[in-house]
Amino acid sequence: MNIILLGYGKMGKIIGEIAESRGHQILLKIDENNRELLDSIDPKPIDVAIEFSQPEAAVSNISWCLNHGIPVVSGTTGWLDQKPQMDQLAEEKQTGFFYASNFSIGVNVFFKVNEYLAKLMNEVSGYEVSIEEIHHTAKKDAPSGTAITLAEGIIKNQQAFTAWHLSDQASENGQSIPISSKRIDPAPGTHIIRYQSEIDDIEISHTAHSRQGFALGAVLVAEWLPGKKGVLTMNDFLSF
Ligand SMILES: NC(=O)C1=CN([C@@H]2O[C@H](COP(=O)(O)OP(=O)(O)OC[C@H]3O[C@@H](n4cnc5c(N)ncnc54)[C@H](OP(=O)(O)O)[C@@H]3O)[C@@H](O)[C@H]2O)C=CC1
Ligand SMILES: O=C(O)C1=N[C@H](C(=O)O)C[C@H](O)C1
Repeated sequence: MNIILLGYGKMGKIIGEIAESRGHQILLKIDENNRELLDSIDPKPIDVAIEFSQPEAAVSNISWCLNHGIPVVSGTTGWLDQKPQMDQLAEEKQTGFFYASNFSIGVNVFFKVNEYLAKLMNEVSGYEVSIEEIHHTAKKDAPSGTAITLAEGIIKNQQAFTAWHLSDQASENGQSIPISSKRIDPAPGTHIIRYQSEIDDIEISHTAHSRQGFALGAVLVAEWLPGKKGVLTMNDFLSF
């Protein structure tokens, strides 16, 4: 396949290496300094774009792809308030748009475990839930996109919650899950869910040892996406 990389930082570089090792060609690597190349490139040979840039760049990168009919896999976090517009554009253009807050297969198993635990904990009282995420100090957004997905998984399965908030900020109501964000190098990404009571604590966690799992997941999705139309998610891609 012919791939373009929108964002060529820590993630873009590993994604490029994995894609080439699987026999794909990287036609273009776009970072903040060479964005003007998008104005002159011929979109026809491009099979798929993989977008891991930064919160302020995601919408223009994804729009460029969808407006040129190029399927796009996006892992950039911190811009989700504008996702409905991108979903609408993907439907209008009948072009595949795949966003995931985390492309690691292990994290997607963890998402399911989180939802199952939340369902069980909905039936018992006396526990306080909280989420902790730990990432490297270069991370621009907080909380992590993965922590937001975990909070949404709890909200979906527990009547007591309607929202989440950063634990160092005031919560607007008592129905909100606190998320604490820690920045410690070189943490690639750790997420912990805690249910704490006076009697005992229940804790589940996922710890990434490197960025390899995120990058491989994004390449696997990029191999799967071409030919599909509209908005797709990990639930469409995974068989569990
Ligand atoms: N969904 C997932 O599984 C994962 C998501 N992420 C997310 O992916 C994103 C990227 O992470 P990471 O690679 O670590 O970050 P980096 O900061 O290492 O890389 C970001 C890259 O984006 C480039 N960039 C900045 N502006 C633009 C633009 N307008 N168009 C194209 N590229 C641009 C930067 O260019 P320059 O170098 O010139 O500044 C840099 O190459 C983050 O939002 C992160 O949260 C990360 C890991 C996993
Ligand atoms: O910025 C990162 O590094 C990561 N970002 C994603 C997120 O915000 O959840 C995924 C992963 O945890 C690494």
